Parts: sequence; structure tokens; C-alpha cells
Amino acid sequence: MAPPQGSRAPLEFGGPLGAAALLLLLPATMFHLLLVARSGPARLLGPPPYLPGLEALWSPQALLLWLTWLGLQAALYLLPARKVAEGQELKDKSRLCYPINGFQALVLTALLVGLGTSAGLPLGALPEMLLPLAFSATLTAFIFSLFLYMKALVAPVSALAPGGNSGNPIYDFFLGRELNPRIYFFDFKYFCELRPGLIGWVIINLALLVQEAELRGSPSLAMWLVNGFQLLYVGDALWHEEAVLTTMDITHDGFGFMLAFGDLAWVPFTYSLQAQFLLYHPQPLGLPMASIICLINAIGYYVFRGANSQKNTFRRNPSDPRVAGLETISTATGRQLLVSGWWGIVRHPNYLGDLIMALAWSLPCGVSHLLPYFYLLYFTALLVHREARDERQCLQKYGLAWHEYCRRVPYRIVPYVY
Ligand SMILES: NC(=O)C1=CN([C@@H]2O[C@H](COP(=O)(O)OP(=O)(O)OC[C@H]3O[C@@H](n4cnc5c(N)ncnc54)[C@H](OP(=O)(O)O)[C@@H]3O)[C@@H](O)[C@H]2O)C=CC1
Ligand SMILES: CC(C)CCC[C@@H](C)[C@H]1CC=C2C3=C(CC[C@@]21C)[C@@]1(C)CC[C@H](O)C(C)(C)[C@@H]1CC3
Repeated sequence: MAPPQGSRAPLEFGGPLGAAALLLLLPATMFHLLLVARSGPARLLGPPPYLPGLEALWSPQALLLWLTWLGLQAALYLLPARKVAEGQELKDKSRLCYPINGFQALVLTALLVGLGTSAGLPLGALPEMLLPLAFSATLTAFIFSLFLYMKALVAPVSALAPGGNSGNPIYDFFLGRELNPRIYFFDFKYFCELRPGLIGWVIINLALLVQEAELRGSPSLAMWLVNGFQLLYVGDALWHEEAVLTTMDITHDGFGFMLAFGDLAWVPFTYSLQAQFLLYHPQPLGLPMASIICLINAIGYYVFRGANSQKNTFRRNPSDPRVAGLETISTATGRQLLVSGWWGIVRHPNYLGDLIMALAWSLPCGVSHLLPYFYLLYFTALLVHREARDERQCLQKYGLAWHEYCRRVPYRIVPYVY
């Protein structure tokens, strides 16, 4: 049985009080965005148009649809994979295995949705169900996090995450206690991070596009751009699925409410905000502006993919010809840090690319409303906070070598600015 680890790890997110506040604030923000996106004034900072009663949130059909979706994605996860990858080394020196079949799940889902639609499945009706679907997803995230918390009570100490084991139940419930909760080969965190939420996000976007076509005769150029950009982002994440195994969510963070809610509810229902906004507030977009926005997205993607691939290639095999010529700093751990190439420009070039793409996703919505820029604002805050967390961890891991890296590459995310 796993005892709490006491307060060895420094508390994050404002400790138990901050965690308690976020437990309420995150779902409240998501519902606020869903309600405001369909209201006339669409004011991000104004009050919601109305407070929905339980009858608007609770729907057995929505719950059934949501559980069917989770079941379908779980079944696709269990299909034979083209590759089984090993994760990072764990505290007990073992490595876990992960199926690499996320892109296959995306393609099969697209085929099933295509078949369903041609057989009469009303995809365009999905936008009307977003509120009860989001409620079902939130409910599932709470219940699932409770299950994860209980499961961690009987997990061996070596299976616990460095944070999330303070002994305070609210804080630990929020942050997550166990690092890689699994039942046999089914890894809950890895599954949730990349499948139901990310694929759900593009299906919701598609449903919004279909409904726009039903309402106005054809989808708008702005809606096409938002759908295309975000499909590229999700397709890319699933194509490079193995790379997620080195992100801090998988290697460092426990699996609790923050990630369960983030993956299952926050991602599909708030990341689709631009498409939701466009359905209810059509925006004119000319070809010249659309071309500029495409260029911004292409630059963002180039930086994001270039930086992530360079680091992943280097971590997998430093003598790979694509990275062998780059300058590095040696660290006491035996691992090296890149100081040239993308990682010599700023310390988080991948965040920079991601932020440029976030801007390109909002621009098709025009500049009359702040609401479609919510993702950009939230994401900037998330990445600044994430960068600070990563910095602390790297300083702990690499000590003097990290100081040297910071001296050689002084800017964190934006060259000459931050
Ligand atoms: N859309 C979304 O909502 C979100 C997207 N993201 C995206 O996810 C991606 C992954 O982000 P994240 O997991 O935060 O972090 P990173 O992929 O940036 O990984 C950080 C790790 O990289 C290694 N590293 C840092 N500097 C160097 C260097 N110079 N040379 C070699 N290795 C280095 C360190 O680990 P080590 O040395 O141990 O290898 C460090 O802990 C990013 O592209 C981010 O934008 C992230 C959060 C949310
Ligand atoms: C609800 C809270 C405010 C915070 C929740 C954060 C989560 C939504 C994000 C934490 C890290 C994420 C990553 C991606 C999606 C969002 C979450 C889960 C990612 C899967 C998106 C696609 C990228 O290509 C990626 C690099 C694979 C991302 C990994 C991190």
C-alpha cells in the first residue's frame, strides 16, 4: 500500500487552496466559454447569457454517446499496433511499453464517421449537444479521477509521481498520485492524452463545419482554415505519437483531475472554441488575408515540428547525422544539452512555434471579439507556467550545466523578448 510521501516535493498551483479553486474554476470556465460562444454579444469577459439548469446539462443520450465514444477509442487503442515503443526509464530502472497506433485510430475514426454520416448519422446535430456532452465529460473526469486516487492507495511507492503525494487529499486528487496508472497493458494517461480528447476535438470541429454548411449553404473560408489548421495539429500529434513519451505529462506528472479533465473535457470542448464562435458569428475573410494566415500557421508549424523533431532525434540517437553536427553541453548525468540549432535560439523553441500556430487559429475569426483569442491567452499562460516548471526540473537534473545553457541561450520562449 502506498503511504503519502509527505511534503518532499514543493507544492505547485498554489497548494491545496489553489487546487480546490481550480477544481471549480476549470469546469466553470469551460461552461462559460460554451455558453458565451453561442450568445449574440459573445463577450469573453461578460457574464454568461444565462445559467443553464440541470435539464440543459444532463442528458442520458449525451452520456451514452460520450461513453460509446470512450469505448470506441479504447477498442481502437487495443487493436494491433504497427510498433510498440518503450517509455523513459522509471525509478525502478524498468521501462513501460506503449502501442503506437494513434494515427491508425484517427483514420479508422474518420472512416467510421464517414460511413455513419452517409448512413444518415446527423453529424450536424452534434453542436446542439455540446453542453450536455461537456457535462458528461466533466462528470466522467471527476469519477475517473476518484478511481485513479483510490487506485494509487494500493500502488507501490515506486509507482508514485514526484508531485501529487503531499498527503493533502484535495491537492493529490487534483495533481494525481500515480505516474503511469495501468490495468495490464492499458495505460490510462497515455490513452487519454492522445485519443478521446484530441480526436474528439477534430470531430466536434467537423460537426460545426457540417452544421455551418447546412445553415448557410457552404462552410465559410474561416471555418475551413480553423478545421484544416487544427486537423494538421492533431494529425501531427498522432503521427509523432512516440514523442509524447518524453513530455513532462508522461514522465513527471501524476494522473489526476488536472490531466483527466484537461484531456477528456478541456481539450475537445474549449480547443474547438474558434469553430464554435464561427458557427454563431460568421466572419468575412478574403483570399489575401487567408493566405497571410496560412503563412503564419506554416511558419508556426515549421518551428514547432523542427524543434520537437530535433530534440526527439537527438534524445533517441545523438549520433544521427541530422543532429550529429550540432553543438552540445555535457552534463554530470551523462546526457547532453543542445546549444545550437533550434535549441540554441531560445530555450523553448517548440513553445514559440505552438504559440504562433495558436495566433493563426484565432485570426480567421477576425478582430471584433476577444473570445476566439481565449486559446492564445490561456495557452501563453500555460506555456509560461510550464516553462518555469520545466526550468526548475532541469536545474535540479543538470545543475551547473543548466546554468551554462541559460548563459549561452538567455531567452526562454521569444528571442530578445522573453
Ligand atoms: N496544445 C497544448 O495544449 C499543449 C502543447 N504542448 C506542446 O507539447 C510539446 C512538448 O512540451 P513539454 O513536454 O512541455 O516540453 P519539451 O518537449 O520542451 O521538453 C522539455 C524537456 O526537453 C529537454 N531539453 C530541454 N532543453 C534541451 C536542450 N537544449 N537539449 C536537449 N534537450 C533539452 C529536457 O528534458 P531531458 O533533458 O530530460 O530530455 C526538458 O525537460 C511542446 O511542443 C508544447 O508546445 C504542451 C502543453 C500543452
Ligand atoms: C485543464 C488545465 C488548464 C490544464 C490541462 C492541460 C492539458 C490540456 C495539456 C497538458 C499538456 C498537453 C499536451 C497536449 C494537449 C493538451 C495537454 C493535455 C498535446 C497532446 C497536444 C498535441 C501536441 O502535438 C503534443 C505535443 C502531443 C501535446 C502534448 C502535451
